[in-house]
Amino acid sequence: MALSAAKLGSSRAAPRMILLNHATVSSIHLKSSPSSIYARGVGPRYWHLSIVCKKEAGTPPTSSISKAPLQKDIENGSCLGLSSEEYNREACLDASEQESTVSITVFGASGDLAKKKIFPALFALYYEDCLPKHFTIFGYARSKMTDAELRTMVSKTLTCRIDKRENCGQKMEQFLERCFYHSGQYDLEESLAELDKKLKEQEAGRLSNRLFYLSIPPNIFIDVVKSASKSASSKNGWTRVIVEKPFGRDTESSAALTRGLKQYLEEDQIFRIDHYLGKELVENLSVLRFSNLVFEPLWSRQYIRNVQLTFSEDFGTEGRGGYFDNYGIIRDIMQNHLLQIFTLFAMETPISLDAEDIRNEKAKVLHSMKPLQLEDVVIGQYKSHTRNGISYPGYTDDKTVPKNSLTPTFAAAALFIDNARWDGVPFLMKAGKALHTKQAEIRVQFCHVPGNLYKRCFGTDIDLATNELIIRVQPDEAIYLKINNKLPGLGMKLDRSNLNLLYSSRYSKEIPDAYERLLLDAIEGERRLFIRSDELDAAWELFTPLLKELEEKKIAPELYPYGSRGPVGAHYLAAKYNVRWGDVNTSE
Ligand SMILES: NC(=O)C1=CN([C@@H]2O[C@H](COP(=O)(O)OP(=O)(O)OC[C@H]3O[C@@H](n4cnc5c(N)ncnc54)[C@H](OP(=O)(O)O)[C@@H]3O)[C@@H](O)[C@H]2O)C=CC1
Ligand SMILES: O=C1O[C@H](COP(=O)(O)O)[C@@H](O)[C@H](O)[C@H]1O
Repeated sequence: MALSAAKLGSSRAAPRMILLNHATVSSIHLKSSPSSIYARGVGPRYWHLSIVCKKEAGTPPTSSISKAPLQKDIENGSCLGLSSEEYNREACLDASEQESTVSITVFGASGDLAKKKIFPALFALYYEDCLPKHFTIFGYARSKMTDAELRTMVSKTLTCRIDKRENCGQKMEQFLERCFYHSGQYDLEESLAELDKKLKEQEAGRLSNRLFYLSIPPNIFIDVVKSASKSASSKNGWTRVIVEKPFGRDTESSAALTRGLKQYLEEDQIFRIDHYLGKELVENLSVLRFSNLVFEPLWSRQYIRNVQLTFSEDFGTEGRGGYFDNYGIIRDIMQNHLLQIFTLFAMETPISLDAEDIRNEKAKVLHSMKPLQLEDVVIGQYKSHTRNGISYPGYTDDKTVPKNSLTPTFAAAALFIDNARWDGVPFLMKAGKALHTKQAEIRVQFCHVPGNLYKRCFGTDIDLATNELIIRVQPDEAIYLKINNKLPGLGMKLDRSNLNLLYSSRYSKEIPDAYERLLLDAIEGERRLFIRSDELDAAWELFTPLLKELEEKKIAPELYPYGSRGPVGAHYLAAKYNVRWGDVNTSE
């Protein structure tokens, strides 16, 4: 077993391996069921691995026991990744008495994302008993703050689940006691060394696993990783880094970021987050498709006319105009969130649910894409609008946005996959800010029924009679299938009805926030929902030529009023491929 001990976790450059074979190991015992990704919350959450080694020079101790959150963690780091010398010295000499600890450091703790998503998600995990027994949370930023001030700040962001309020106040107190703050510079090794000291105090000699969350602007990602690798990485456990988007703004800048990160990290230490992959209905997409016989056979050009992936927000870039103007909606939503859903939707059946098998299939989809043509894209920008006496600002009314900005706040695109399954099927994407509604959904329009016996009962518009499967990612999570049904009575009138799985009616459990799932996965070393560097490269290769062309040709976005349905150009684009946007009537 060759084990990639973290580059970050090691003060030495030499690869660290330990050969486990019949000559060195007399027996291996794996006790207790793990919290598999499909069994969260229903059993013990720890593997207990015992390796009884033969007593020979240079081999690990006779009996060593290691605990780790998941088998993957054992494989990916902790004590088994050490050379036999380190193995004895650092981790496993008396590992039977050693417990592991996880320290989570949030860089940019004073910022918006940390407050809005990261701390609340960590609390929710704590509340659900999903965090390891020994854990510590450190907020890190330049702002001056005491532990008590951080706790006050965090406490304002915490909420209890609607369905679980028992002991919530007490749990909050307990959680906050595990939160600390360190003020420091992002690029100073000394600051990170001070953090390291504080982390060690909390770790109290236990096997230390460290998760760093980069909730900071991307221009300082590398600084932090560099300083952390030198001064604050774990010496005997794993070290992982969650990286927030944007991962660059085109092929070149993304590659440069990846190169920078890989100077200090192995790919398997980098957790590139796309929080849409953590959304319940996106996670369910593969379950729906691969565990129900009725869907997978239909999942191809033979039965599917088109697929629509839509994202809309009913508010503008309020407060984030400065960031947004450098990116625009294609980079902000399409190149990542919608494209990730798209690859999950279109991929072939993976060999297994293993992260690499899934990510291999997703990457293949991206490599099979037809180049995206400018004529298959429509862009828009919202303008001010007054409704019911209330006036809504236009995008360029934001003081942080240049008055002559051409940055799109809306885009629609037609994409095609050049493979046997999807040849000729238009995948339409649409994303926009300041539209009439907040919604994200996947809509599958199936082919017309050949020689339909009932065609006379539909009138002339046969599109209205075709089946549609809708996966509503948010809000009001639902999966529904539009079918034709006979209206009860003596006549023969058909009615289009929904077979409707509305989550709030079917399940009483509150749906966890995407960040909860993703943070837990990162702690457990589960990479399935994180983006691998080759996926990222392929995603940028698809969009970079288009983005460059839009910028070089200074294509002006079509203006649309704040709160409207977006530019009409999106309808012409769909019509070019005989498609009608299914979300036009929101009740549908
Ligand atoms: N907010 C959101 O909804 C989303 C954010 N993201 C991404 O997550 C990351 C964090 O987002 P968000 O919290 O909104 O970011 P912020 O702009 O709020 O920055 C986070 C913290 O980083 C520090 N910081 C800000 N600018 C600089 C700078 N120029 N140099 C050094 N430090 C700086 C500040 O802390 P201090 O001054 O105390 O050090 C700030 O509190 C970003 O990469 C963002 O793109 C992704 C998706 C959604
Ligand atoms: O990544 C981003 O996502 C949010 C939308 O996320 P949601 O979970 O609230 O749907 C978007 O507002 C933001 O512009 C973008 O950067």
